[in-house]
Amino acid sequence: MERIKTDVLVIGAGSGGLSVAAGAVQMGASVVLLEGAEMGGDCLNYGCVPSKALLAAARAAQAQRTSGVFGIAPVTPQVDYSAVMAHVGEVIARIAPVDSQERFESLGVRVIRAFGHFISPTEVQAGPHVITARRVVIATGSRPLVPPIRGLDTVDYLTNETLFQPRGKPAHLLIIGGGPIGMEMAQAHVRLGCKVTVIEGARALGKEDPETAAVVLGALRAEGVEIAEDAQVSEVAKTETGICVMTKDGRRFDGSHLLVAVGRKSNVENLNLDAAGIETTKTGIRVDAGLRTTNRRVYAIGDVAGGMQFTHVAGYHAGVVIRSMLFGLPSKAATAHIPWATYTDPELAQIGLTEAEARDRHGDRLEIARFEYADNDRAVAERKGRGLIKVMVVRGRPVGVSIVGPQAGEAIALWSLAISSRLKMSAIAGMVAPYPTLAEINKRAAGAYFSPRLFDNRLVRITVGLIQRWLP
Ligand SMILES: Cc1cc2nc3c(=O)[nH]c(=O)nc-3n(C[C@H](O)[C@H](O)[C@H](O)COP(=O)(O)OP(=O)(O)OC[C@H]3O[C@@H](n4cnc5c(N)ncnc54)[C@H](O)[C@@H]3O)c2cc1C
Ligand SMILES: NC(=O)c1ccc[n+]([C@@H]2O[C@H](COP(=O)([O-])OP(=O)(O)OC[C@H]3O[C@@H](n4cnc5c(N)ncnc54)[C@H](O)[C@@H]3O)[C@@H](O)[C@H]2O)c1
Repeated sequence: MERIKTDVLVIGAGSGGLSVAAGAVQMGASVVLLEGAEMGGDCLNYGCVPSKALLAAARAAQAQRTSGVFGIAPVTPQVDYSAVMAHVGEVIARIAPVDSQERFESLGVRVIRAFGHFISPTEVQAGPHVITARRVVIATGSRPLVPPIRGLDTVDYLTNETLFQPRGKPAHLLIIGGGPIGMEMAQAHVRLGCKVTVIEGARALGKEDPETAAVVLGALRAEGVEIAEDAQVSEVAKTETGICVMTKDGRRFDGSHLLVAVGRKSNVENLNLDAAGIETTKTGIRVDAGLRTTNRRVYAIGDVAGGMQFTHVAGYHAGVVIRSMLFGLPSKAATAHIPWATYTDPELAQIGLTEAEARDRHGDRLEIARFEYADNDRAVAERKGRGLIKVMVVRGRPVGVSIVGPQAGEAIALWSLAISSRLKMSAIAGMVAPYPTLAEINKRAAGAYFSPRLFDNRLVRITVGLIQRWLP
């Protein structure tokens, strides 16, 4: 048994844990990092990176199918599914060194490849090591939620942890769950030549603004994805040709493969949290506004903290706890300026309040500025003039933005700055975006906010008329 003392112990080497370890060690703290499985966690190995690599391959296939509009004869793409999966593997391998044990050891972090669990409020055991730390950060992430659906354990179903492994092309992929995983993977697979059916218990993309989500759902249906809504799955069974899924209201869907994408479960079970006096909630570890758990020396960040589950949130949490742990400064995790994006085509992006949430909270004080991609010259030139931006404005300041359209995920970043810096719409209207860019939609939305004030305003017209009479 080896005893180790350290300033900071990080449990989990995913997006959140790696950011804490890299930041803390480079600022002079001694850091021990535990990882029981793959360095890089979900995002690198089974999440963001492989899913976006697969979507990129699918986009290349779709470009071949849809080139006719540019005067280039369209062709049916010849998809080699195992070669596509090899591309996904190469992308992971290309990024992996950044998250590797070697890199973190070269920074001065002591990396231990074992699962850790608490044995007291101040000690964690990992393999043959017992680590005592001044501060502990739990960053153990989440795993796919597998619901207790009758018959599910009798079929070979896929989750995000197995979907990206090499295999032959699914002839007909059934997907339970119409959230971001379900919809991104539905579009990737339909473009790669699979039949795809999404079976969603409520509304597909139900956490998003309904107007912008409808644009994505329309696009996916037009590409051939079958999306069944209000279709709560009650049973799954093996058939002669594959798998069938039955819903509570008696619908039946047959396919060759099944992906389960119905949400996430926080990784708390293997930590022996009781030994450290750390409480949990329904969604993860209980934390206060500064991400401290019920044990004052222990923080929880990223997916395991049970809030927004995104890589950039885990990274942001890392900054919040570093400030508190290393400098003893007050530090709180805000959410109003956190954007997210779903990388379908068109992309869907959101920050702050949706239209319905803003209406609930601000009533008649809410104004909405809109602009359509159909009026953005770059989108028209690229033949991608589908989508819109809606900015929810209260007293001249944005409180939420919904965007659906090409590169919506890129466009939303500006609004994080606007909201975190409490910028007014006048600041967005005053910036200059190069022409012709998709990013111009942000400025044009701000322009749409001011247009009625400037162009349909009697007082402005009278003032301009008077000034023009007096000017030499
Ligand atoms: C298919 C898919 C696509 C996604 N796409 C995006 C996207 O495009 N953009 C985005 O922002 N987010 C995306 N996400 C979400 C993103 O992957 C997560 O929010 C992010 O990985 C969370 O980081 P984390 O550090 O909290 O946890 P993780 O990355 O899950 O890391 C946790 C690590 O802790 C380890 N661990 C667990 N228990 C222990 C223990 N007791 N001891 C030691 N180690 C332990 C695990 O092995 C794991 O490596 C996607 C997720 C999925 C599933
Ligand atoms: N682009 C991104 O940033 C991105 C991409 C993928 C995943 N993620 C992260 O991963 C998380 C998990 O994604 P997800 O899509 O698995 O979860 P989700 O919770 O967002 O969506 C799951 C969907 O499954 C449905 N569902 C649940 N049980 C069902 C049943 N029995 N039958 C039919 N439908 C059922 C729900 O109604 C819901 O719409 C996301 O919330 C997000 O944080 C992010």
